[in-house]
Amino acid sequence: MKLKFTKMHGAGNDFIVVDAINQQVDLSTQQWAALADRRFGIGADQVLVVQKSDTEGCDFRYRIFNNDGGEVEQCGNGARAFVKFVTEKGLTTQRAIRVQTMNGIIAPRLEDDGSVTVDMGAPVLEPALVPFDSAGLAGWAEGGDTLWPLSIEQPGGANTVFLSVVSMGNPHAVQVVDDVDCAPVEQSGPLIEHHPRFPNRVNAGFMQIEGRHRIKLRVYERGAGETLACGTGSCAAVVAGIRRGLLDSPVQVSARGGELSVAWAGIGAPVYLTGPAVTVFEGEVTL
Ligand SMILES: N[C@H](CCC[C@H](N)C(=O)O)C(=O)O
Repeated sequence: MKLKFTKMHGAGNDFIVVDAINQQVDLSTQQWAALADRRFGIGADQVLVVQKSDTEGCDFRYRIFNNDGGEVEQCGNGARAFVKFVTEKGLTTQRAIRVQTMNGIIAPRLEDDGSVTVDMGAPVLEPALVPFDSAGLAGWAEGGDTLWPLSIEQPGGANTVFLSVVSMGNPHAVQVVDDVDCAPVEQSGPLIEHHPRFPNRVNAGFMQIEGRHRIKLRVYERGAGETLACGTGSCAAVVAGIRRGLLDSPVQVSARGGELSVAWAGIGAPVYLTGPAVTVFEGEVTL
């Protein structure tokens, strides 16, 4: 079986994008992981599968599979690549579209300068809905946010990190660090991702505050490891920083792979994510 794909990225977070409208696509978790494998496959952080929507008022549906093959609820950088893909492939002539995802509907819009702005929906801050098991933890409010102390067992012994827990449809645990370049992302990231208090695992964000409108961010992503940028992670970090009284909207997010911009008007309001989407090459793979 041959499968046509397009390789894309959003600020270095890279994707294999597959048109499942004009070709028959029905792969197993193992097959998605094999395509995303950096050595034995094409290589990508996530695979995005574009389908027709069966939901009233939606133009498309898209499914998101992490590098480990697991299907997930949301992908901010992927939503931008998705819009560029359906536009370049002539699958739509609209510049604003409504897209059904595993976690609800998002509304991305292609801007005149080629960037894409996505209405990512409103964040969820209730721990149980992230989901995060806060039972027995003595969290405390800082500003409008609750910080949760979590003990992380590391080779040198246990240490406690202080996390904001936010869902953008997918789960995020964000901590403030003095210097992202020195933060123990590779060591602590997987320990947070797999911590038993996150029943669906979690994306671990490390945020350095550079000013009221600017952060540097690294994210150890669930199912993918550290990526060069994380769209939903950027949204979660900005929401956490605003709730803690450390940031004011809009916020420029400097990731290792490029710049994103996040705006949020507060509880109940949607988070808007803006950034680049780049097509790298077209390909065909034999399965
Ligand atoms: N690893 C994430 C999915 C991809 C999110 C990220 N690539 C983004 O741009 O939001 C998760 O398991 O929830």
